[in-house]
Amino acid sequence: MRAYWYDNEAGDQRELHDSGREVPAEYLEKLGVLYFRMEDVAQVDKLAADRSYKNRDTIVVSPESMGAVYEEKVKSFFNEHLHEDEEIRYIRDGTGFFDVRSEHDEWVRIQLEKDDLIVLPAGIYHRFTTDSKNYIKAMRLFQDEPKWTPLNRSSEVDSNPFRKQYLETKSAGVA
Ligand SMILES: CSCCC(=O)/C(O)=C/O
Ligand SMILES: [Fe+2]
Repeated sequence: MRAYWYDNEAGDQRELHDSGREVPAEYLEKLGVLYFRMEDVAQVDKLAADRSYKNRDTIVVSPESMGAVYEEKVKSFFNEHLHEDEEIRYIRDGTGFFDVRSEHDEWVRIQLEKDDLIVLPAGIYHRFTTDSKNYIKAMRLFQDEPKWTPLNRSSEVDSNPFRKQYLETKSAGVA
């Protein structure tokens, strides 16, 4: 894992967009974003049990696995959105980026590779993209039924109770 400030330059979302300014894991924690290196699936099993996650699946995001809809799917993952649940992703192969909004609404880019596990809190605005290698395989963990419900950013979603709760816990320094 490496985290850095996104450079906001024009260009394909899959490029690095590396400003060269690093973001420490402690800052991610302040945003409520947790990161773990897990070389053993037993560690993932424990995290899942501790947080009452019952289900999981594996997604491969690549032109080979998705065919004609790949580009469309990658664009859809890159729409800024939030979820009403935590998002846990455990990278099993390949590489990609999760971008999360900072407290001042700047993008922090989180570069992930095999054995990286990330937990995004409910209510944080974020987006995902593959990188220029166009391949990532990730385990998705779900507390209940596997579902992916993104709420794209809008003034209505800004007032979503999970968004409000996230902002409250973050400003109280407990996110
Ligand atoms: C690498 S998992 C695919 C992207 C995804 O599941 C997600 O939730 C993006 O926000
Ligand atoms: Fe998401």
